[in-house]
Amino acid sequence: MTSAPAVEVSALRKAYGEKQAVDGLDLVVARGEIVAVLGPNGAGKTTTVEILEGFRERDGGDVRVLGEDPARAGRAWRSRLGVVLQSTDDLAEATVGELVRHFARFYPQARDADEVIDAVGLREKVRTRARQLSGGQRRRLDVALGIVGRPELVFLDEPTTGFDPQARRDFWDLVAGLREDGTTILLTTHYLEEAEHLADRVVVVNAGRVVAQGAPADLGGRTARQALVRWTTPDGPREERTDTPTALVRDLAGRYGEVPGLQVLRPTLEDVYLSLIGDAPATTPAAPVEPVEVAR
Ligand SMILES: Nc1ncnc2c1ncn2[C@@H]1O[C@H](COP(=O)(O)OP(=O)(O)OP(=O)(O)O)[C@@H](O)[C@H]1O
Repeated sequence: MTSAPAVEVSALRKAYGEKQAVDGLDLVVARGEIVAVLGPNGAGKTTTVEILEGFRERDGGDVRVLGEDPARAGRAWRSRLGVVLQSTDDLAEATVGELVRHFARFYPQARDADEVIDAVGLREKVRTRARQLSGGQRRRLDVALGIVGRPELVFLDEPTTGFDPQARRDFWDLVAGLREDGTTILLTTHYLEEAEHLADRVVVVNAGRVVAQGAPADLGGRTARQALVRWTTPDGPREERTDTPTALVRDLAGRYGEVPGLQVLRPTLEDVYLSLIGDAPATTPAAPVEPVEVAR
């Protein structure tokens, strides 16, 4: 096992006709890391992932995935990857059990097919044909097929689209299990909560390039940004932006005892994300992080 990154991308470019879908994208994913790629529709996420998977040719830039150039890598390389595409409709006549067992046979160190079926919550559907599954169940089957080969690196393109909330939680548990096994995961998602829950690092892509990246809590300097402290006085609501909310709260508590209407607010990941992709101002914290206990 090498300590070289699982994925190294520099200055990646890809155009479809006039449309520059990927426009100088740089990305490194360390071994064992879980990275979530966020970005609006059309940002270039799927194109990038497909290039990394070796399914799409690039126009320019350097790409290394598990040490090889996907444009030239062969079968042995592919067997070390787990790929979950946005949707697959082939093999719809086969049952869940048949498909997972069939895919497992391609890999030298495949996971146990039944364990994988259990892990994605499809035990009761093992004899159901793929075409008879609901959208969310179909997606779970895609995930099962992506991980059954015990890949070193898994690409998950919008893995939980169409999942109900419980299925999404179950999927998160599944990813936690993959993390325990040391699997490197690169996923794209439109669910900020998912990125926040799963990812060691979030990479925000807009117009074909990376516009920000960092741990979910630090993205865009979120932790460094000022908190907004709000409280109510007999003269009406008050608010103050501060780098030291604890000191301000202590001061307020000294003055008022129990501080009426006290809130300490910081920008959420969603606020930061929207500001990065240009849909909202970055400076308005929107939601309380945690209730603040005031010392008496
Ligand atoms: N096969 C194609 N032919 C022509 N244009 C394409 C093709 N695939 C993608 N595009 C265009 O390239 C841009 C990037 O698309 P891509 O699918 O990579 O974005 P994305 O970030 O994955 O979007 P989404 O969140 O909607 O999945 C878009 O403008 C899209 O319309």
